[in-house]
Amino acid sequence: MSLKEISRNKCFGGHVVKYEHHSEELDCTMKFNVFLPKEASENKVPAIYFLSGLTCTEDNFIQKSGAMAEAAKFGIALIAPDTSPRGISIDGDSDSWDFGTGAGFYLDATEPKWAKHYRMYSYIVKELPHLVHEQLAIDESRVSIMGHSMGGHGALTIHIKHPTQFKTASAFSPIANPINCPWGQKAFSNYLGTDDKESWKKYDTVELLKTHLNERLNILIDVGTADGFLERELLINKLEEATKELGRESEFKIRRQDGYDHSYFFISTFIADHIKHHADVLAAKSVKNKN
Ligand SMILES: N[C@@H](CCC(=O)N[C@@H](CSC=O)C(=O)NCC(=O)O)C(=O)O
Repeated sequence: MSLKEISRNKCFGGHVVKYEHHSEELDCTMKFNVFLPKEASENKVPAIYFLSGLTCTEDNFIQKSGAMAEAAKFGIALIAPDTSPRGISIDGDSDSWDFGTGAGFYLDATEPKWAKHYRMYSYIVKELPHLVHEQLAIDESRVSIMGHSMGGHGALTIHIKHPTQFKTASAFSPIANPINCPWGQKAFSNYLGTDDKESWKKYDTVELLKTHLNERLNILIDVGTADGFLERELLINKLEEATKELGRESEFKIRRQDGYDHSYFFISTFIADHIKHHADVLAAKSVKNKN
């Protein structure tokens, strides 16, 4: 399946390109944005996938995070997918902002009503990398993943399950223990059903830490102390407790940033630290960027 370019803007010496394609996994037309640094015109470059949060499209991160300035310094590509299947209509998919459209939760639904289209896990882990790495100048041996909120949950769970494919992860304000918070319970009960709640655990960072013990992780997490979702939805304290109980504290750098909220103002403040974290792991050296 070929990618159709629908817009291109020069940015920090490279380009932000929006692509459209048919997704076999999601059975619909999808869009995503890529920042290709100028180095990509000559060589394959390392890349960071960014998974966005509830209500987002492929545009929020690219337009609001300020990440391209930082990625350009290291010659790193950024890949920003959408957050759910689009252009389809399923009864109940638009009733609330935290479920359905814009809220795919990076899982493969098993409930028949949702299972045909809501396969964001397979889309992010398999289909999108296959398309992107085949058709763009991306070095697939140097790829990592980051995300925000629902996308932070996606980035952490996908990295823990695929540490070889995605070499590291970082997250802003991730939903760390979705099986125990209202957003996660609403999504998982609808997409995965309530008969087998054990199946929910394969999409829960706290639970995955208990079962995926072989890989030593190196994950950066930032969360704002003034984040209105911190106590009820993100449950970062549950993640901290689990890392302590499992003796895995050293695998996580969890920073509570004083007075910051859940917004992209917070993300843009600390994005440079996150890009640096990924650049270190992906061995992307700082380059002089003459725009
Ligand atoms: N509409 C909601 C707020 C929704 C919201 O805050 N979405 C966040 C992600 S939340 C977790 O996944 C977001 O990134 N929004 C996009 C943006 O550009 O800010 C409400 O009314 O509270």
